[in-house]
Amino acid sequence: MKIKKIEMFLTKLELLQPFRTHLGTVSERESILLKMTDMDGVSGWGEVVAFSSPWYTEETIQTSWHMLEDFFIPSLLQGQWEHPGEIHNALLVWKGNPMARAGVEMAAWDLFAKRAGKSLADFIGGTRKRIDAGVVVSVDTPSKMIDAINLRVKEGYQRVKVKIDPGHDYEMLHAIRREFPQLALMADANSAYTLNDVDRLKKLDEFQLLMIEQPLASDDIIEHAELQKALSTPICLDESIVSYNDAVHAIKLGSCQVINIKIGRVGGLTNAIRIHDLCMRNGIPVWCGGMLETGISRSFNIALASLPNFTIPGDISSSSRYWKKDVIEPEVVVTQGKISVPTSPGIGHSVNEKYIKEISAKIKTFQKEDL
Ligand SMILES: O=C(O)CCC(=O)C1=CC=C[C@@H](O)[C@@H]1C(=O)O
Ligand SMILES: [Mg+2]
Repeated sequence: MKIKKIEMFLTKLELLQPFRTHLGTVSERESILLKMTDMDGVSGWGEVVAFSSPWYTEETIQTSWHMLEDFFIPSLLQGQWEHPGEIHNALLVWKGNPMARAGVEMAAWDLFAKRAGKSLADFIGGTRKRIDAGVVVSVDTPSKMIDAINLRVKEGYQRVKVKIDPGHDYEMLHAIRREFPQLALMADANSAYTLNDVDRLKKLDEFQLLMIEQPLASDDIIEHAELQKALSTPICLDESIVSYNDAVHAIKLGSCQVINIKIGRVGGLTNAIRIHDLCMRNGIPVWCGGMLETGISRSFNIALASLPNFTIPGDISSSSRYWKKDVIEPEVVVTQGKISVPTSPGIGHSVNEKYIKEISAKIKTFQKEDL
């Protein structure tokens, strides 16, 4: 397959509810959407999930645009490709920038699945026809938390994730457990704690959480292993796992009992599948994390979560949880706590290109003859 052109769209969408963590609040979501078209006119779509500022990882929308414009895209327009794994390998000549490289590698996966006439889920070996939907509840005051969780439970979500930090943990979780004693509940700390907080974190064991996500530093694997020995609550790693080798090391050291896989954070769908398979071989369950993304990346998350070792509901919620209007049609909907895995070719949704152009601050088209 030869690539005829790659188009990049720098889009901006207003989140229906601002997304709050102790690290900051996201209310306007910039994204880079990519459209890869082959010589036969078949197109695949991908999405860069980096944020506008480096609060979650070191990447930003700007660094991603630079890496794609100046390195990744020009090199891919030169090649002849027979599988998305080849696209993944070709980009290994450059270091880092996992979310930027994932964006264009995802477009290749969608394109190749469409060329094969297969849904993305089938193309990667998915086994589920429906996946369990989970949701993150992040509110600005604890008093709103109970009502916000009530709403999502009524909508059928099978797992609720809340954000914790040393100022908002025991009392908040105690209040939630009093209202929802049986709820499948987990907490994401986004590195808000240190090993000095072991006793504080041990107290949270009483709440029977599914897991505590990323309690310690975002680049740590060693201290999480020490903390896991002290807790009965499973530790889940998110930010610490940015590569296949990170997952190998975390499993070897016992740093976690669960891994949150995000296609962008680990550098693409090829790596996400490899980490899934590694975790399955080692008895480590995984779930698919979210990045406040548009329906393009969410449709990848749904396909990924159809793989057998995704046994825990992920941060995969309906389009309407985030957007007044999503960029895909039909939008992602949650029915009785589940999301149907699309069966039509590729990501299984059509992409509203007219709307994408309306919400784009910048658009650039790359074709071989222009290089
Ligand atoms: O996309 C969703 O619904 C959840 C997003 C989410 O929880 C996160 C996205 C990015 C950074 C974090 O705040 C958090 C996470 O750590 O998983
Ligand atoms: Mg997280």
